[in-house]
Amino acid sequence: MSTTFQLDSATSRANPTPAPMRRLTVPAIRDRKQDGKTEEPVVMLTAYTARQAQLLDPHCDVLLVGDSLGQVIYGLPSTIPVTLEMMANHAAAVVRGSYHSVVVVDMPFGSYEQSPEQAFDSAARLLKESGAAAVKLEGGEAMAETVSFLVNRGIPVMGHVGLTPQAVNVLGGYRARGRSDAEAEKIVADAVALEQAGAFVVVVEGVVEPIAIEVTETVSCVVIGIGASAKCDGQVLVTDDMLGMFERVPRFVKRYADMAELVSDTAAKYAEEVRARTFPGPEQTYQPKR
Ligand SMILES: Nc1nc(=O)c2c([nH]1)NC[C@@H]1CN(c3ccc(C(=O)N[C@@H](CCC(=O)O)C(=O)O)cc3)CN21
Ligand SMILES: CC(C)C(=O)C(=O)O
Repeated sequence: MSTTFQLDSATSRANPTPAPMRRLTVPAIRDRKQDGKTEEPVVMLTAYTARQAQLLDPHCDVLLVGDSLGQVIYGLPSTIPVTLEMMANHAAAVVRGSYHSVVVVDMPFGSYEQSPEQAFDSAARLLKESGAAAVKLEGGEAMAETVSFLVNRGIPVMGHVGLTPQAVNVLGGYRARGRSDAEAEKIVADAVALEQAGAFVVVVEGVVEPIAIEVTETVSCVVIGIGASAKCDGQVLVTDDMLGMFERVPRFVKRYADMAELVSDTAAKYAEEVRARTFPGPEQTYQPKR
């Protein structure tokens, strides 16, 4: 049997990928920043389902299976109740639906904070059950030891500082961060700690622009912004927010489409036709052979 094909773990060993291709890798993302500069910004979007992944994959470098799925898919009030099982299942769907982007999966609240060992167990389970290439976790200095523990044992880690939604109960809401000098210094120190611990990307969320720029210029690894600055090394948004699926979104979201209106208008047309008995029509109806 040829060993030149990349075998997809989700398919049979006798069924190699038809067109030999290679998914982007974590080192390829890391290498996008050279000597403190990123020529081509890193494009990241969230994905939670296989079909969503199929549609986004050709346009992205990284697909993030974010724990925002708690709010977006499950209607939960925050990301706090999200479980490892939910993350593993959605990440597996996203891996099945993509072949180009690096798939990164969020570690949910409570699955990694206790100890590096707990984090390794959780991260290993996520990668084993999904085929994703890396994990993301929230926190800076407090998580540095955990980040290096994971990286040294073969698990690439994306960090996340600034507005960290899993800390909503400590922060008291989802307000932008870095307005006071102390807060600003802490955000930079957190990003530096993650970089030194070996994180390949740091996500900076919901911070005043000068701090986002300072972080981007200070750390050598790729800095991906959300509610941060166009000067970051890359950007991420929650796909459903960008598509206009939600009526209330953070100020940092740009709605590139109005999918909510499209879905609602389409459901209205369907409902009208059902009530008028004009759907199904002849083309959607089976007739016996005669
Ligand atoms: N759909 C969605 N999009 C997100 O960006 C997102 C999630 N869900 N879930 C997890 C976290 C939570 N995030 C949020 C949620 C709300 C605001 C927000 O409404 N911010 C207000 C200010 C809030 C305040 O002043 O208290 C804003 O106007 O931007 C920001 C980030 C970001 N993440
Ligand atoms: C918004 C991004 C960065 C995220 O963490 C999520 O989707 O959960």
